[in-house]
Amino acid sequence: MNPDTSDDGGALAHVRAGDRGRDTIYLDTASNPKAHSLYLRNVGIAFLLVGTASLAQMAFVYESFQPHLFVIPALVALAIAFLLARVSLLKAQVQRESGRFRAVADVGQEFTYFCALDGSYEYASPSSVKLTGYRPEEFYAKPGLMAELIHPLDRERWQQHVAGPASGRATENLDLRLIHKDGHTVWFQHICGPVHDAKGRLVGIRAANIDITERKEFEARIERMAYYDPLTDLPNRRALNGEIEQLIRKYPATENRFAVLFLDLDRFKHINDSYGHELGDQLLVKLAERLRRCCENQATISRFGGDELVVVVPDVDSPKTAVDYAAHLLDSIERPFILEDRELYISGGIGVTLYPYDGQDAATLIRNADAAMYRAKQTKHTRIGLYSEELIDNIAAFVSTENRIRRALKEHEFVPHYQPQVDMNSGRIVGAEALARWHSHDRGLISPAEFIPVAEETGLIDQLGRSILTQACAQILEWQRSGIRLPVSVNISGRQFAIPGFVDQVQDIIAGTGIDPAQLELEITEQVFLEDMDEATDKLWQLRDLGVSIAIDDFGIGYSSLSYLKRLPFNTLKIDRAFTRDICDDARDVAILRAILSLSRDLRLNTIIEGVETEAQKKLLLRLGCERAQGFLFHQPLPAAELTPLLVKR
Ligand SMILES: Nc1nc2c(ncn2[C@@H]2O[C@H](COP(=O)(O)O[C@H]3[C@@H](O)[C@H](n4cnc5c(=O)[nH]c(N)nc54)O[C@@H]3COP(=O)(O)O)[C@@H](O)[C@H]2O)c(=O)[nH]1
Repeated sequence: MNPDTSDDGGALAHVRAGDRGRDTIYLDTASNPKAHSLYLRNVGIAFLLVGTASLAQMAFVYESFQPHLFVIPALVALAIAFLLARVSLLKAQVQRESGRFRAVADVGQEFTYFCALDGSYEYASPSSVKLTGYRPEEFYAKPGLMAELIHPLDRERWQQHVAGPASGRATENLDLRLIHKDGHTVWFQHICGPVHDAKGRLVGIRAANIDITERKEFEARIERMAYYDPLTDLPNRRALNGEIEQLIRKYPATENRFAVLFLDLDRFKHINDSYGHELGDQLLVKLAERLRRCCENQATISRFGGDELVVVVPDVDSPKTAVDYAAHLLDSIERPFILEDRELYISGGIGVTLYPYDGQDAATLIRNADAAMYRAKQTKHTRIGLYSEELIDNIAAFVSTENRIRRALKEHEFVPHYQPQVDMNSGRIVGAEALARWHSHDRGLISPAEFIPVAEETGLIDQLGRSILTQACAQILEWQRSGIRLPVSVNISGRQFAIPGFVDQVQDIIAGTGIDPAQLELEITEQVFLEDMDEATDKLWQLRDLGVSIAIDDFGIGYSSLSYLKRLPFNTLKIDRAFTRDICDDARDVAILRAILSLSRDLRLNTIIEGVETEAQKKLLLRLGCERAQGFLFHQPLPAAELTPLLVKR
């Protein structure tokens, strides 16, 4: 080896071939006389014979010759050895601790992980597989995997938790659901907290996730047991109270909004005694299933006691609706049940209460429904009892009227009477309004006020209205044939007008009777166009195209805007009798009438006023410029046979 010189800090060392062919390193003794270094290259040992050699000098020797051994002063060697030993001790300790941590975390039942701030997992315990179905490597490969596994229903809460103010700063504890790799739902408790470095900077999040599915299922079972009947799986009495109180909070106590039906089975004890309690239980289960199907999510059924069930029906608009619902339930339970090859029959009674009339709270509504059921069974021997007697009477009357109308329609007991309309200047009859009358075989003449509302509610108005229209057209024809031309107006109810084939119906009647359509006027109220203005406008134009006239009836007492007078094809405006009644005493009525008459004139409509009963009214109306009128002062509604002679005399 050739002698070499380094210039690091002056010539630090000289290397030359030493005795016995070995290289020797000498440190520059001129700059550092005490320093001697010997490098035995062939054995790879360097002797640094110095007492005060600097670290730079030692580093030079090490880097240049990479010796296996330094010979250095004992004190320095001791210090270095001490430092090296300390470092190695600390390293071993860290490794030991990290190993222990892993050893503990790896065997823990909970899935623990450490997640860096960028979402990457720096540690995921093997329990990830049990909780999520995913291996730790899958977590390492996919930052943020945990967020993807969270159940859709809990995702919002998870996002709030991750982004929330507490995130990364405090320890949090949440119960959440995740979707396991195999698709099933797992409930887990997520406990997480921040991890900081030695300088207090946040470096990541540590989390432990514990499977709590069993606990949650247990809690759900306990909850179900508290609110559901274990035999039928129907809500129990406690749940029923909650349901009713909830409905009371939902509906303000202003209208009839929901019904409580208390159902008690007849002689159920007899079934238990004859066939045994087990079969009795099976029957109750079947009954619950049947009622559930029957209610089709419209109502809630609860098991109140042994053989007592309570059904809560929301959105009940009338007592009749509640009674119909009760009848429907009873019909359904009276169909036979097949159990263990036996055909079993049951029946029952239902008591009905209506909120808010029959009680303001759950307990009262149920108690009164129970009382109504008991009273119906004991004293009236009927299947259904309403708590309020007044409602019972109303319903009974309603149902009886409905049945009688049906019969009367078949027996042609409805006929039109005709109330003449006169020109008040001359007293001449210029038209007539056809008004339905019921000539009942057993009750004599019945007023429309009694049957029209029932016919409207039951939909029978369509048939009834068609019958009156047909008879009125037949009468027009009869008068036509005897040389009498008299325009006749016929009332058309909103419901009748709304049926899809109404215009065709009118056309058929006109064609069938062969009348001049100009002789027919249809009176409608604003009710017909409040719901669907466009459809009503269409129909009214179709009717006008048939050649019939249209009158707007009861004008002035509705709520709609006056703009319909411009949009709809009316011929006649019929002022309601409410304005005639007090016209002589109330200047405000005069003012309103004057305005209506002027409006009607300007819109080129015919005007007729109803309800004229006195001469004074007649005079005042004539002064206001109203000529055509209808009222008891002139004529009552008359049968055609009584009106015809008056027409002949005109
Ligand atoms: N959809 C149908 N509705 C009809 C039909 N027939 C009648 N009705 C409607 O029934 C309501 C009661 O009618 P009615 O008892 O016949 O009363 C009419 C007249 O008798 C009464 N009137 C007439 N003049 C006077 C009077 O001077 N004083 C007074 N107190 N009452 C009087 O007004 C009723 C006519 O009203 P209107 O129809 O508004 O012109 C009634 O609403 C009828 O519309 C039918 O076939 N179909």
